[in-house]
Formats: sequence, structure tokens, C-alpha cells
Amino acid sequence: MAHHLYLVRHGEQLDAEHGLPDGPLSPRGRRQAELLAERLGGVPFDNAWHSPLQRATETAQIIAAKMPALSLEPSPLLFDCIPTGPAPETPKAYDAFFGSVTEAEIEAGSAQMEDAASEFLRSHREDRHELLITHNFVIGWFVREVLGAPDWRWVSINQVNCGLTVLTQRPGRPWSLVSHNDIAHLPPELRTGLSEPYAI
Ligand SMILES: O=C(O)[C@@H](CO)OP(=O)(O)O
Repeated sequence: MAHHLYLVRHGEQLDAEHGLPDGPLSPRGRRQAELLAERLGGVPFDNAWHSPLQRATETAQIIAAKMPALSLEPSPLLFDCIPTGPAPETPKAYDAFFGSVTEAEIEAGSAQMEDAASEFLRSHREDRHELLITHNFVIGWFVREVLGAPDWRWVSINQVNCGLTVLTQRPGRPWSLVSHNDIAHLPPELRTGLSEPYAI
């Protein structure tokens, strides 16, 4: 018996480089979602949830179009957010980043992620496969949470668009990180969303 969470960052947003808060997927983003759907084709999902933002919703809809039986719902617990603030030991390299976010954003993000942990990391008594289509920081926070890393550590746990991260829990055991940011389904030209070239 095992509970599997498949965490996916949405596909590339159109004009993301212009810093728009949200928007439709780019043609590359749509292709990333199609390839991910093919990759996930054999998984017997029980549920799928997505962030209500447009880039995540469209990604979810492309995946669902290839999986007619998939039950898909928006969840505000998967909105893009700032999951926590910095700690005294947070490397100075992140000062500028954390300096650009407000206390209110941190408070809202922390509350959201606490609720997300209660909802999505709870134990189940049967086999489950659940798909979460969400955002870079949210996925980094889930990985940090299951590994018991320091609260601020999500800040440098990053994923490409439509990269696949899998967490699994078996009864009586802690969560395992099965894969992180798996990009085998994406050719090099579709590995987008990180600030540095990512052609591994
Ligand atoms: O702005 C980003 O880098 C991330 C933060 O989570 O958002 P998104 O995954 O929506 O691109």
C-alpha cells in the first residue's frame, strides 16, 4: 500500500519574461504539457488538483484532455505563494529576493502551505495516486517539508516547467522523495523556467 503524490510545475507561460503575474501558456508550454501527459499516461490517478492561476489551469486541462477519466479540481492551496520568510542562517545570496517580498505575503503563504500539508500529506489507508499541478515555490516547499529541511530551504529547490517530482509514503514510514524535477520526457529545447541553461 502506498500514497503517491506527483507534483508538476505548470507549462511555460506566454511572455513570462515580461514579468506578468499570470497568463496563457506559450506554444512551448502547451507542448510541455502534452509530453507530460504522455509520460503520465499509465498512472491510475485517483484525483488531480491544480492551482487556479491560468498557466496551471491550462496545463491541467491539456493533461486531462489525454486522460478522460481524470477527476480535476482547482485548489487554492496550490496557488503560487511565498511559503516562508528567511531565517538567520539563510545565505546572504537570498537577501535581495526576500527583501522584495512583504510580511503579508509571507504570512499568507505560510498559512497556505500549512493547510496544504494537512490536505495533501495526510496518511491514507489505501493505494492512492494524486496529481498536483502547481508552482515552483510550492513544489520546492513540499520537497523541503518531506525531507525535514530548514523552513527557508525551498528557495533553492527549483523545477523546470512540466518537470515531474514524485513523493511516496508507505504506512508507518516517512515520505520518500522518489524523483525530483525529472525531465526525461522533455527534449532540451523544452527545459524552460530556470534562470540558467538546463540541458542535462
Ligand atoms: O515565479 C516563479 O519562479 C515561480 C514561483 O513559484 O512561479 P511559477 O512556477 O508560477 O513560474
